[in-house]
Amino acid sequence: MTDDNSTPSSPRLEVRDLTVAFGGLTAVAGVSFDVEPGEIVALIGPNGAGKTTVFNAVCALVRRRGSVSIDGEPAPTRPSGLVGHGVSRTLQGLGLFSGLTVRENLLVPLASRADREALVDRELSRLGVAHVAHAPVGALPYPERKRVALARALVVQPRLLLLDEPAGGLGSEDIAALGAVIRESAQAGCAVLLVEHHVDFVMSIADRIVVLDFGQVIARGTPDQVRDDPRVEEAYLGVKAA
Ligand SMILES: Nc1ncnc2c1ncn2[C@@H]1O[C@H](COP(=O)(O)OP(=O)(O)OP(=O)(O)O)[C@@H](O)[C@H]1O
Repeated sequence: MTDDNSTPSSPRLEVRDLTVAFGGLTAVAGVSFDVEPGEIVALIGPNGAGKTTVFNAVCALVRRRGSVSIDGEPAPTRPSGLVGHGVSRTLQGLGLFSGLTVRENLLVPLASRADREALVDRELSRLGVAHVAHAPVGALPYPERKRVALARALVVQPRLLLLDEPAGGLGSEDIAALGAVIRESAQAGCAVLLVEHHVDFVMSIADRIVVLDFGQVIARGTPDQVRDDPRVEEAYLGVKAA
């Protein structure tokens, strides 16, 4: 309770006791974490640790137990409800319409908003893809398609941004450029949850890191705290740290 008796504000994303089972396999077991407005939280862990399953459960792409809340309200249980809660996401498969142009892809989530052309222009230039605005997405090289996918997620000005492997398949220049845009969005108040294999990128961008192994949280903290945690070394290297 605060001194003035006001209600403490809820985290932008609150995940409590999240559990996901595929048949007899419990892929995620009792995972809890928060993401606050303006914060970048990364989920890391070795292959098969459950990162993508947590991400998919938050996005309502798989059945979940436990609770997921956005600004204190229960999160939608269908992916189509995410937009109404101010949530945008990018997926590993990007999910762009390859036959549509870059510009058309960004217009899709904006429907009939009056300011849609200006919002698209802003995002195209912020992500450095204005010069390919009229090219079909399918004709673009992978790094540019990734920029378009991030632009499309950001064009709706989300309050919560969920990113699955934003650095995957990119070179250092593209990673730095996308990292700067993600950081800028967080500084503007967006809460960011990302799942990422690229540990150096995570260490450079995340405010806090949640480490998973075998579907459970084994460590959490700032990049420095996580880097020095022997349980993390053990999970990644498969050996007991000295
Ligand atoms: N649709 C599914 N059906 C059955 N098992 C699944 C399914 N999706 C994931 N799993 C299993 O759940 C566990 C966690 O997988 P998940 O993909 O979430 O891990 P991850 O940490 O994202 O791995 P990676 O880093 O390799 O992408 C693994 O044992 C995986 O085989």
